Amino acid sequence: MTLLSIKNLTKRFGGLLAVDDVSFDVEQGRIVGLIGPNGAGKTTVFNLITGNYIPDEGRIMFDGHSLTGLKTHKIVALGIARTFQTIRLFKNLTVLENVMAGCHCRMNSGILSSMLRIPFQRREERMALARALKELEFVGLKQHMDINAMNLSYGNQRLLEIARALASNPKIIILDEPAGGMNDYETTQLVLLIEKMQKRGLTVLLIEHDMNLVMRICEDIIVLEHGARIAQGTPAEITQDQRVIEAYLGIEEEDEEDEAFEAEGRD
Ligand SMILES: Nc1ncnc2c1ncn2[C@@H]1O[C@H](COP(=O)(O)OP(=O)(O)OP(=O)(O)O)[C@@H](O)[C@H]1O
Repeated sequence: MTLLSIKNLTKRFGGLLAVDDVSFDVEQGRIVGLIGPNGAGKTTVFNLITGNYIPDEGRIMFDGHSLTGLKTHKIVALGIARTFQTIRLFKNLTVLENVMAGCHCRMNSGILSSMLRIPFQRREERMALARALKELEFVGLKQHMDINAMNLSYGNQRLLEIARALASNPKIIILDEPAGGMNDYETTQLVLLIEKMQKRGLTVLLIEHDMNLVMRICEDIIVLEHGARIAQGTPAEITQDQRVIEAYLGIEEEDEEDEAFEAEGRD
């Protein structure tokens, strides 16, 4: 079943065509990668899905709903959660409080009931706490729940962002460079976590420059270049695709070679 369907999506910033007539479907329960060179339009696609940007053309359907014109909080309530390329945590809150903030979009209590602390609101708060603890346990951070979020290691801060996204009880989680800045051990833990999310029935859409991670866990990969979709397929198909090799994978190999030369002091 198709969970997320993107049709002819286009976004311009002034004269720049950041997303150019992009279409793709994400099937329910799959792990899908969106890859491409820097500036290819990947994050812009994410921002269009999550309502941070409004498309110039095209439409996005999610679980039977059109997302066109919906505000971000409505999109979250439909079951779309995301993390950001740059970590965005509440600096002065504890680990637990950060995750509880993610539960908030699912709560129905208004300001008045919050102030009066009526039983309904207290029940919602208890449920939010239970949910936050469950997600902290899921990502492996429960033992750190009382410390300030900024005192977590960088890798754990990324996991905390995932826990907060999961706390909104999404159907799909959208991860923007989740392995960015992680060491090898943290990346391996992240791979296991993403697999665990899939086992629990979640659909995962991710942007990632770490090709080992992408090829290891993504079942379907969409490749963007200059805003346009240039390929879609399994990891095996994508690694054989001549256009992808030229546009992206090949360049990366060259970059690595350059780096190796530089490291050895050659030119
Ligand atoms: N708010 C904005 N205003 C103007 N230009 C933007 C804006 N957001 C993105 N762009 C431009 O749109 C293009 C696509 O950017 P985007 O961040 O989507 O690329 P990306 O594929 O995610 O890149 P990276 O891998 O480096 O994160 C880039 O040229 C970028 O400079």
